[in-house]
Amino acid sequence: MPKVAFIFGTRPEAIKCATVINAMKLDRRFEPLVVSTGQHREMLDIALAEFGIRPDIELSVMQPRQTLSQVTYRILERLSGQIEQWGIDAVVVHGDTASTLAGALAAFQHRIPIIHIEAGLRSGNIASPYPEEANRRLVAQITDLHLAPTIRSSENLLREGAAEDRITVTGNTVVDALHWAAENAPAFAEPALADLKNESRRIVVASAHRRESWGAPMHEIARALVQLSCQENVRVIIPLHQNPAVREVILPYLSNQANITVVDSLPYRNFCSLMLRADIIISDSSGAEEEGPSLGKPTLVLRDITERPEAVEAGTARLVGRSTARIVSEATRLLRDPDEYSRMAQPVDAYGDGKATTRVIGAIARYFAAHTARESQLAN
Ligand SMILES: CC(=O)N[C@H]1[C@@H](OP(=O)(O)OP(=O)(O)OC[C@H]2O[C@@H](n3ccc(=O)[nH]c3=O)[C@H](O)[C@@H]2O)O[C@H](CO)[C@@H](O)[C@@H]1O
Repeated sequence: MPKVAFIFGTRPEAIKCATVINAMKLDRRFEPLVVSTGQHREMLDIALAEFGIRPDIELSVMQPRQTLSQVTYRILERLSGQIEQWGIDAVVVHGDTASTLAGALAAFQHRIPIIHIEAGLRSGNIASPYPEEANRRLVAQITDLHLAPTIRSSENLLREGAAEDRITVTGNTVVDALHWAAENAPAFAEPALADLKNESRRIVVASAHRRESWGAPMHEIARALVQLSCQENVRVIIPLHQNPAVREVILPYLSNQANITVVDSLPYRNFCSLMLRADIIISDSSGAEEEGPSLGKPTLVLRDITERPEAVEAGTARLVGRSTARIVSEATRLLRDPDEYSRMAQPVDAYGDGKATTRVIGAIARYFAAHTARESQLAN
């Protein structure tokens, strides 16, 4: 029975690997091992707990305000001291974080096969998103099995020279997680959102946290949200990321505004319920780029470039950058023009049909079967 280590450290990786881990736990063909790097410890643990998952191994690399190279180095250092002892047959990494890069590199250096979920996303610009685009491309060079969420991402990999028989198009597991969240939605635990069922104002759900938004752009975004909240019949709800680089800029603008509700990051299922309740979503989060359009919510993406163009092409997401004027004008148009609103409010199925988990597990099982067959041929 192959033993497979999932190595990750951030909330989105946990959410997007959770359905696969839980399916593997029930599947006698595999033995999953969950390794948390602790890159974003608290948010990661909250997300995992919702899916009933506890890490088997904690690397606990988190330190306040550490640099990217410090995180990467600390993960690699801890992995290299332990990875051989786990007796694993493959490492699964997801997406494009520092944990993804360090996890893959450690596996490569110890000659352990690498399976990459959400492989092949490309913005086409190595400097943006930074450092995620570089992380994805680097990991692709040493990956043994690429699990691409969309046809486009598989084409990106083929263009870069990945072997066709090492790529499987699976759909994105985030859609599976969304389905699970919708079926298991609890009541809002957050008191500041308890009044939502009686809310008649239009709801704008907003968030911003990515590195490119830090500094001056974050001020622009905060000013836009304040201006929007001053429009008639609008309530802006902001689940705030824990990163101090975000909180220190945004909180002085948004606290104590009449039509703005700031809450701490929500547990995943509550956040999904909030997205379902939203009229529009304004965010620089990659998760929102997939989840908003999958739910048919018009999504204004606070970025100039994306590695997830499918929803933009389908018309449910729009890249609006980070200037106050553009964010306010695009959001106002959506809130005031019903035709424009209904043109954008169309669910997009480009990211998956909710069956990605089954395809991921099937592809991993086939990978091991082919691998075992090759090994026994060599032995004979
Ligand atoms: C800046 C950055 O590192 N971005 C990476 C991150 O994206 P991303 O920007 O999506 O990371 P987030 O921390 O926003 O996490 C998004 C996930 O968290 C959930 N959520 C959000 C708010 C909340 O209060 N509660 C909650 O559970 C969302 O539903 C979503 O599933 O992971 C993606 C998937 O690996 C990568 O492609 C991105 O490059």
